[in-house]
Amino acid sequence: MTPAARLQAVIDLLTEIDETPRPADAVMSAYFRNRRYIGSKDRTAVAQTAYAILRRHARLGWWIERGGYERPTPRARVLAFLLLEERRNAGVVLEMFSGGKFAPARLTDGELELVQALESHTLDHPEMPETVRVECPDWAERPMRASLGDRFAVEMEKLLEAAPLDLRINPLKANRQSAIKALSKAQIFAEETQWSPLGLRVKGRPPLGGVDAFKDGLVEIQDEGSQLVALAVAPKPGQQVVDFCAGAGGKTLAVAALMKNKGRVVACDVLAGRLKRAAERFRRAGLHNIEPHPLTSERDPWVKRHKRKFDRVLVDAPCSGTGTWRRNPDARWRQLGPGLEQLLPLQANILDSAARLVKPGGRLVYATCSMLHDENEAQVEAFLQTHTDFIVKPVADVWAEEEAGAPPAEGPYLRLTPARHDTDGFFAAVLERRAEESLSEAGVEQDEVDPVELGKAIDA
Ligand SMILES: C[S@@+](CC[C@H](N)C(=O)[O-])C[C@H]1O[C@@H](n2cnc3c(N)ncnc32)[C@H](O)[C@@H]1O
Repeated sequence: MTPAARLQAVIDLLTEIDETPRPADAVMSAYFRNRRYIGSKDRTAVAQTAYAILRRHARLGWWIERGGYERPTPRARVLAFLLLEERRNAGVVLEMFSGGKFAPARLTDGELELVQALESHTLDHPEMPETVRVECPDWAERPMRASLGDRFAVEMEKLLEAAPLDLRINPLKANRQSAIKALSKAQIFAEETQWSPLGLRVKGRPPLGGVDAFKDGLVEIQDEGSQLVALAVAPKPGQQVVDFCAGAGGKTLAVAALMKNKGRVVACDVLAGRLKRAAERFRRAGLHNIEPHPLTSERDPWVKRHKRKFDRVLVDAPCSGTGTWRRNPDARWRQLGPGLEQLLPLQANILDSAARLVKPGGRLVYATCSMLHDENEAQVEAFLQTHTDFIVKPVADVWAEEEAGAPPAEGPYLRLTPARHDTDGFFAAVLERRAEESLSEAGVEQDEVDPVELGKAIDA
């Protein structure tokens, strides 16, 4: 592809992303799948430019508006990117927008004016508001500031970077050193992660699909933060575990592997299709102790039938995903899932229902990939108010029991942030159900107090 043809592909791709209510990475995969004639070098170049533009969405939009252009169309964003970020001069830009075969159409009068207005500027500008500079959408500013305090700018800046590529070794098939060796045979170089004892951080972003260590299930792609959430579950071989919001099974895999294939992990989710896809990953990893179980909702009758049956219940709740913005730069601008007003009650309902599955002495682990207090600490505090038979088990205690070294904990919770831990933003709280006999432990749950059962409980 010529440089101009690559630019046209970027414009087409950005247009599809704007018009398709699906995450940008899914749109990109489909775009390239439907255009197999685009070679791998061109594909990488086009995807990189498109991602670079998505990461600069607010700043490019601010300049486009300042340049007097009507709206931030894909073409206007590409023009602004070439001028402000790549520092191309107007002559080069005009040459690329030649209208020739495969090249972008010639510039309109309005676009020409925009080029003149933006030429010789850089992306940063002293008059640019902070929220634009750090790419914070309006809806997230208040909760992000409230949650991050004086770390707002530094965390938001870190969220603008591309995430590193992390792998989790499958302890059934490899240890970190043997996995590093296997990967290096495919010219993939990795080193041990700082916090997760199962993690490797890869140098660069090499494609892994064809690599034996990956195909043979020695390693799985998983952010170090996500690995730490699985470690916070601290499951033991032989235990009964539920992953209540298992989704594509990332944490289920880690939990099941920690159990050395012994015991049982029930992988639940309301999206049966996701669980089906996850089953393929479970097979590749050689894990036989996972049982997918689709739910109709968090109140599925299965929950009641299995109350107090499980040693560990992980709730990796649906959330704003603010901790994963490095990975999904478009997510902050495109509300593709439910908003906070729907997520907050849903998280509380899921937590409340999943808690019923936990046996006395067992643990409920509530986790999100959010950095917002309302979705994290506030949910846990509200839960503890109404579930007095649960207490917080400090993450430092869990790490000490697991001999996992120093935990990246702050207070009793796991609170990971990109700037401090170089992981995605994650939160996890470990809540233990009291083991001692009391009224509520004797078979009566707070949400279903029945006078007959209550009598039996008192007798018992
Ligand atoms: C953060 S994602 C889980 C990611 C997954 N644990 C992983 O590590 O790959 C949240 C999941 O919760 C699921 N979910 C949404 N509403 C739910 C509900 N009411 N009950 C159970 N799961 C639900 C979503 O379908 C989604 O897969």
